[in-house]
Amino acid sequence: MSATHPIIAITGSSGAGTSTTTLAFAQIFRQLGIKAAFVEGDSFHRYTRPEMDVAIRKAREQGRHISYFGPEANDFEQLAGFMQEYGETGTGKFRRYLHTFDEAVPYNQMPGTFTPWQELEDNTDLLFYEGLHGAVKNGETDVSKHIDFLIGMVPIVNLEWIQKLVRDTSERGHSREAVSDSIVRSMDDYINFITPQFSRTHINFQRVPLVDTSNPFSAKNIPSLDESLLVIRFRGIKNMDFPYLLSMIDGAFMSRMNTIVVPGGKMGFAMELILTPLIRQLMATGKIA
Ligand SMILES: Nc1ncnc2c1ncn2[C@@H]1O[C@H](COP(=O)(O)OP(=O)(O)OP(=O)(O)O)[C@@H](O)[C@H]1O
Ligand SMILES: O=C(CO)[C@H](O)[C@H](O)COP(=O)(O)O
Repeated sequence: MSATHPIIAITGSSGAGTSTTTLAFAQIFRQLGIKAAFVEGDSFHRYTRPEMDVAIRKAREQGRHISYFGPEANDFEQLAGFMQEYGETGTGKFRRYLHTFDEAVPYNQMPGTFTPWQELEDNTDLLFYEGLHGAVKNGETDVSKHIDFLIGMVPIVNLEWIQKLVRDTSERGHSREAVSDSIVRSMDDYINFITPQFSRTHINFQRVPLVDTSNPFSAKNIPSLDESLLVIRFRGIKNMDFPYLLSMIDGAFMSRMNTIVVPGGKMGFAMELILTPLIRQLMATGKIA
């Protein structure tokens, strides 16, 4: 935790929408005049795509599974060390995992490889992490304790799978079978390392579709925002002004004492209304609670 160099993390499974939501944060940072360092969780994968293919095959031969959700394929210690360093000094090294040709070509590299490690820009006001493991814990390693504001992006699982399937087949060049296989292979790590994080977050945003997603593996497109509701759950944040939110967001209602539901189409507006004062408070006091 750091008042001088605060860290915000948005955490979600693969396909949850953390990259998409980063745009909303970038907009808030611009409005508040905050210079943020942006880091993607995929930087901390251990393997390139070809190396991961080999690791998956080897694990399978040994009757085991390895997935992008677990510690075998991600360096949690390095991620925790990176967070600690930024919190203490505002510095740190990052790299990018290039998923697509569009991302890779400017670096003259292949998809599924990493850019070289590089230093974060100097004099940033905060660090923004988006990825799989912003609130992960494994034994002695605890990434969550270094984060000042933790947010979960968690569509219900059928929607998450549809988002992953559509994105991975249309943008990342994977077959439907390969994506289904990776979902099956990731299930143990999903339960052990991904879902527990959402009990450590300050806010979870859970998109719930209002259209039939019973067979996510046959879906051709992603239910739209207007075809969904957004369930927003708060933990440990004092003085959240729910009456204000209800008066500002048309169609919003409370489903529990700490939970507000808003129409999906209001997602961006709701995020801006909720997050802007909290980020302002984080910058002023180093805390949001
Ligand atoms: N609120 C939303 N409404 C409609 N589509 C969405 C929404 N959020 C995400 N998507 C779509 O879902 C897919 C996955 O989103 P995104 O790439 O942001 O996920 P991610 O969490 O960054 O995944 P990964 O960690 O695997 O990169 C994308 O095609 C994106 O356009
Ligand atoms: O998004 C992911 C995890 O967050 C991907 O599953 C992981 O980064 C591997 O990517 P690719 O399938 O493009 O090699």
